[in-house]
Amino acid sequence: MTAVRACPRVLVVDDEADLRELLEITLVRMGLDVDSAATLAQARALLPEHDYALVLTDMRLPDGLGLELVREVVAAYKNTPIAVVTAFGSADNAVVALKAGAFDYVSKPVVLDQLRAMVQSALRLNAPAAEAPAPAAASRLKGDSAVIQALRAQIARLARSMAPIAIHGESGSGKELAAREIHAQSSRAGKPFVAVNCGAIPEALMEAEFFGYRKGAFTGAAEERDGFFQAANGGTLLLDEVADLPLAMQVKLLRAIQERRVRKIGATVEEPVDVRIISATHQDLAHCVETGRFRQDLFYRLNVIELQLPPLRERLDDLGPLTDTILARLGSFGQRVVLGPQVLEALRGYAFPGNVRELENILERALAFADDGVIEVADLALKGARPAEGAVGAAQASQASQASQATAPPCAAEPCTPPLEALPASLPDYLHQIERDIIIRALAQTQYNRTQAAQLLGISFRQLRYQMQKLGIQEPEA
Ligand SMILES: Nc1ncnc2c1ncn2[C@@H]1O[C@H](COP(=O)(O)OP(=O)(O)OP(=O)(O)O)[C@@H](O)[C@H]1O
Repeated sequence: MTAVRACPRVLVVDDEADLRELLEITLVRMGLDVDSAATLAQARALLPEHDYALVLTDMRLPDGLGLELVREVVAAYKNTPIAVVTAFGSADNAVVALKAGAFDYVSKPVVLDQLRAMVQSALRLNAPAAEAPAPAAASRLKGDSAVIQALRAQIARLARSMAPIAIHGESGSGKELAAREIHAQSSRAGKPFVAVNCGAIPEALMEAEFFGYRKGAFTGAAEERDGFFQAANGGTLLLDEVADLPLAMQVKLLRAIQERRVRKIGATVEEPVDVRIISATHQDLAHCVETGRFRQDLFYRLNVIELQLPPLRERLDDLGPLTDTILARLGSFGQRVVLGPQVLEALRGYAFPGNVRELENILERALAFADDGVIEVADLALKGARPAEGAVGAAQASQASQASQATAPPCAAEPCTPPLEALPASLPDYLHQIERDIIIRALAQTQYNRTQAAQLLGISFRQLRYQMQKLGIQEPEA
């Protein structure tokens, strides 16, 4: 005898008979069982009776607000996603419902394609193992700090909903990784994750890049092409550096996000898209709104749920797990990679303006200089570091700073750091010049004994040789 598997069951809550009927018919045609309620009271009576795969509720009901039902279902039926139907032009209601934990929303008049896409996403949440996302592997977001632990828990919760998420944090702090983690833990894991750096697309190409174009839509459009929205369909679209979007594009994006439809350049019809939006920025987006650089309506739309990634210097407890992860990766090519004593202490004294990405770079570069895979404090070459007390490099660093204050010695290449009253035209060039200046002073002070100069500067001999080569420093002719 074949076991009959029950169809997933959906509860529709709406007092408008016509709309309720349209929803019911659509859901039944999708192969679902449907129960209907016209009031909150009826819905409350039905909820304990079945294990609903989805509750779909109107926002205004004769005996109360759909929002109340959202709160009740979120609190009492953790495995039942609830979505809301919002009236046209009341996008704010959708945002409020999403903040309260609603899984998703559809706007009236209901576009059936959107409804079906939303229902399918909801069904995937509690799908049997074969269709469900792989059991949550260990999070790739490493760290022991309370804030990262809380973030991991938040991500696990948020992954179930469709609510737009805005991730804030300095460059290199892990915003994209967090977005990928949300996607990986969601029912969309098997679908594309598309990350777009909004600051890197020329303004003239933006619309084509986001929405695609039809063949012949403009000179050079030799073939029809999908945009980011179509590429991410069914999955997640990360709008990275979202503050860099030009205002004209912000209007178009807002429309696409609200209506979940896009129109290719040159097309006459719009196409539905089912995309979860995550945005990220290192800028203060609220301030951008105040100064008129960012539209308030889009800000409001994107910031339904906010996640904050604090800078690495404010969560030093993460250094251990992060260095372990990075060293494991570096060592995965068969090379021995270990940290010398006091390296972690030295790292704790560093400010990491480039956050985790900088930590990765520091360790990677240090490994190139390390003897036999053992990274020592001197290999780290922490710029402007304040090594922690007792760290090996401390004495050398203080010597180095004394050396840098010494009067400029006669030298083949005269130091020529520009005065600081004028801002440098190029920061990297200016910093190179300072680095060059300091190395030349240390060399001069040690009569070009490179071993001693390296000690004075708190870096390894090989690092000094590398820097001299890079900065074009040569020994003066005898
Ligand atoms: N908590 C973490 N655990 C493991 N790796 C991390 C963590 N945070 C960041 N990383 C790594 O650091 C690097 C930078 O992270 P990511 O690209 O996510 O930063 P970002 O904030 O998006 O940077 P940007 O603003 O410059 O785009 C990546 O290689 C990422 O894998």
